[in-house]
Parts: sequence; C-alpha cells; structure tokens
Amino acid sequence: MTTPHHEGAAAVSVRNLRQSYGNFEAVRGVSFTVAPGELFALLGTNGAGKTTTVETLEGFRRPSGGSVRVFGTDPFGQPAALRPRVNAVLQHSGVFEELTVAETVELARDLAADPLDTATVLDMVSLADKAGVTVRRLSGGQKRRLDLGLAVLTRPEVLFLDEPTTGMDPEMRRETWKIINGQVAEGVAVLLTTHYLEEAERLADRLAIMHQGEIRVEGTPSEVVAGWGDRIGFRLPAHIRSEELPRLPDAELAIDVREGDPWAVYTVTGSDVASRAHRALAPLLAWAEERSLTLERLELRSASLEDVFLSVASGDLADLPGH
Ligand SMILES: Nc1ncnc2c1ncn2[C@@H]1O[C@H](COP(=O)(O)OP(=O)(O)OP(=O)(O)O)[C@@H](O)[C@H]1O
Repeated sequence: MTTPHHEGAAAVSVRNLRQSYGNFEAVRGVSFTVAPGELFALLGTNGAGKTTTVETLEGFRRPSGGSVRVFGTDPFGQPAALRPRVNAVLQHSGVFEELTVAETVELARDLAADPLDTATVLDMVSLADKAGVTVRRLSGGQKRRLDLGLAVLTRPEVLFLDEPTTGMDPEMRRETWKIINGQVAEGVAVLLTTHYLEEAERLADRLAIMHQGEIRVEGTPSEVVAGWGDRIGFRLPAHIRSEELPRLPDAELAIDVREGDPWAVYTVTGSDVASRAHRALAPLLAWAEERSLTLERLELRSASLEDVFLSVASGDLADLPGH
C-alpha cells in the first residue's frame, strides 16, 4: 500500500543526489524517499546508476552532491547508531566460502544484538537441509537466499536489496518475494533494485525507472502505466506497407519488430482510454474487411511496465505522459 508520508517520516531519503567517478557523473540529481513498511523499487537500464545510489545509501560513498539520509542520519562511513537498524543484500556477497551454512548464520548472529535464531532463519530461506554444507557447494540461487537470510536475521528496519533474486529459478524467486513481502508487512523500509519487471510489479508500492543517472519515471506501478495508453496490435499482413495502414482516431501508429516479424501497434492515449480504444477498433476492422485481410494475432491490451521501461531505455521520452 502506498502510505502518504512526508520526508520527516521517511526511513530513507535521497535528495538531489549526484555521484561521480572521476569526470564521469553516474548519478545526476536523484530524489526519492522510502517510508517504513514501504517497498520502493529502483529499476533501470544497465549502468543507470542504481547500485551507485544504493551503495551511497549504505554508507560506502560520500555523495558528490545533494544528500542522503537514513532515519535522518548521514550514512557515510556506517555510523554506529545506524548499523543495527540497516542491512543489505549486496550484488557481491561477502560470506566465507569454506564455512558451512549453519556456521555462516551463527557468525552473523554473533555480531547482531537481537538476532533471529538459526533454525528460524534456515527455515525461512529453505536452507535447513543445507545447514552442514559449505557455502562453496551452494548453487547461485541458494547463495542469494543465504544472503537474504543473513540480512533479515538482524531484524533490520531498513533493507537494501540489490538484485536479490538474480540466479534464482522462478519458484525460488516467488518464495523470496514472500520473504520480502513479510519484511515489508512487519514495517521494514525496503529499497530494491531489480531487472525483473514482474518482481517490481508484484512487490513495489512505488517504483522509479532510471536511465543515464536520472529518474525518468516514478510512481506506483499503476500510476506508471496509467495514461500510457492501451495498445492495439497485430502482425503486419504480408504485402501491406506501413504507409497503407489506416489512421485511427486518437491512436498513434508505430511499427514494432517482434519474433522477427513487423507488428503494427497503435497506442491509444487520453482520458477514458478504454472507450477510445474501442472506437479505434471499428475503422480498423472495416479497413481489413474491405481488403479481405485477416489481422493475425490481433490484440487490445493495456500498456505494461515493459512498454514504459523500453521507452525509457530507448530515450524516447516524448512518448512518456507528462514529458
Ligand atoms: N567504481 C567505479 N568507477 C568508475 N565508474 C563506475 C564505478 N562503478 C560504476 N561505475 C559506472 O557508473 C555507472 C553506473 O553504474 P551502476 O553500477 O551504479 O549502475 P547500475 O544501474 O547498478 O547498473 P546494472 O544494472 O548494470 O547493475 C556505469 O556507467 C558504471 O560503468
């Protein structure tokens, strides 16, 4: 659920963050907040600046510009006051490969003030049967699960999850979503980066899509796709050139290549998009009828997060509502 909040209530707040590596500015004025009990997903193209943003929040880097705060405190250098309240699943896990799973959990528990017990953690991440196995022998997905268990066992109030489900099979990913949802339900503020759009759609209360160091789109998942328009699509019939396709009311035509074939895609935008899309269909069907054409795989669908993402990725901001 989206909880209305002001910055004072935010667990995490990022204001006009800039971050440079030498002369290269990787993050160019990013702002967002994450409230307790909220999951904010940071999506974006490769190299968009997501990890840099998360690492700055984790206190590994000092901002080149702007500010970041975790519970109102500057996280740079991981001050002692923040350490027990924050945990993370980083892209590169820091566990010792030679320890067993149980030893690894015990080690993390020794460093925590009020940790969950080992059995609870192993159960939660479905690694109870691997307790005596060395970390080296875990699969990639199992290692990610262990990382999540280690992060959760300290009962953090803020969790940074940098691509936590990479390498997981679909079932393990779904199990992991349940654990993450459980954390949010308990009031944890979660900042998630992911390349899985479905993951963001399922988990995020709000999300942002980054490209080249900037947030290009932000909102709840439904806000992000709303106003983006419905799509009418079909495989371009053989021998029909795109210029021959009809103009439809309130709809803009583009040719897409899908599965190697050109597709005609009309985007219908504006208020009351459903009835506009409906109105656009009639002249299209009449046009096909006159030519005795069958419109193969004709579809009418809402825009998806993937549509928005791909437009952001191609830098096609003119397409974005409000741009
Ligand atoms: N230590 C570094 N030194 C120099 N440049 C860096 C460094 N770390 C990251 N960069 C550059 O900064 C930009 C942002 O990188 P970052 O890892 O934050 O992106 P990302 O959005 O997490 O990407 P991905 O989705 O590929 O993980 C990239 O162009 C990257 O090459």
